[in-house]
Amino acid sequence: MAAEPQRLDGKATAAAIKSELATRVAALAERGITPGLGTLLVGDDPGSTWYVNGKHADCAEVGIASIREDLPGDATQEQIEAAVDRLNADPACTGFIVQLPLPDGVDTNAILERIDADKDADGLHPTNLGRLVLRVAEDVTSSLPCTPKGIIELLERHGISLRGKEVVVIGRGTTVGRSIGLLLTRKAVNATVTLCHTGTKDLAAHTRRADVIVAAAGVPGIVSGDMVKDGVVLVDVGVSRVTDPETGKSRVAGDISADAVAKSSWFSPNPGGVGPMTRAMLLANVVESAERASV
Ligand SMILES: Nc1nc2c(c(=O)[nH]1)N[C@@H](CN(C=O)c1ccc(C(=O)N[C@@H](CCC(=O)O)C(=O)O)cc1)CN2
Repeated sequence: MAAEPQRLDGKATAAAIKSELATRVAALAERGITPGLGTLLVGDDPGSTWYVNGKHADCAEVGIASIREDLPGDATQEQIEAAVDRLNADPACTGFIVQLPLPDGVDTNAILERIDADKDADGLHPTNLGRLVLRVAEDVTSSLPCTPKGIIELLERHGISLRGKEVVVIGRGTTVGRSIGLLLTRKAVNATVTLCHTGTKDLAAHTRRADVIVAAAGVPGIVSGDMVKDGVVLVDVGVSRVTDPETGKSRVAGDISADAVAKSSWFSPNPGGVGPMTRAMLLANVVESAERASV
């Protein structure tokens, strides 16, 4: 009989990482260095507001200063670009993020490209993504995208090696799907990656071969039990808001169904898996870049 699926506990792992980071921030403080994270939020979407508030609470917890730029939902492209320029110029802000998604009609790529690549705490600036493309074997000394970095850290801290594994990624968004393959195929990790998306013809044919599935499609239950092999490792990144038919309350639903989890060896729950790791990796990026700048 197969062993019980084990939980990849993102909450506990993120808490351990935050405590390690607090020690490193204290060491920087002794040398007179205070890392500062800036956030730029446009509009009042409740999810994005919650994420940004969480980033500031995390900073306070580990001793990182934080700077906030909040703009109304009808802010123009020029006003958003001016806010990016302010964060680029602010010496107290050593790294910053633009909370995504931006409102419809905003040229997101132009905003991301305007960030000073050295202050890009999200690792989503084209220069930093380009460094990942170019440096397969060498160390990458710029910020890495937070969710992919958090997924790898979550697996490694649970003793799961990705070396030689078949990883199937579902979803091609900027923050996870398109960038995670760049991290997983680096020589230090050495996984084999298949990127699936809404244009993939036979998703199950890919997922059935996978040792690890990273589901970031935002489609509740897109990965079901008949689509996975026994012992698979499941990482659920999908975030959809659904109304629970029993309670009538809104809750987060992931991409992976319970019958798939039942066949897994390890699974990251959603919520409580990758989300807290994303938050912890943002702090790690800010601390690492302050440490790099201080030598
Ligand atoms: N500039 C960025 N924008 C966005 C990113 C990003 O990394 N950079 N990722 C997501 C949002 N996000 C952080 O910004 C994020 C998402 C989820 C969580 C989280 O901890 N989720 C909880 C559940 C929360 C709930 O109940 O709603 C969990 O998984 O346990 C943190 C951060 C898109 N935008």
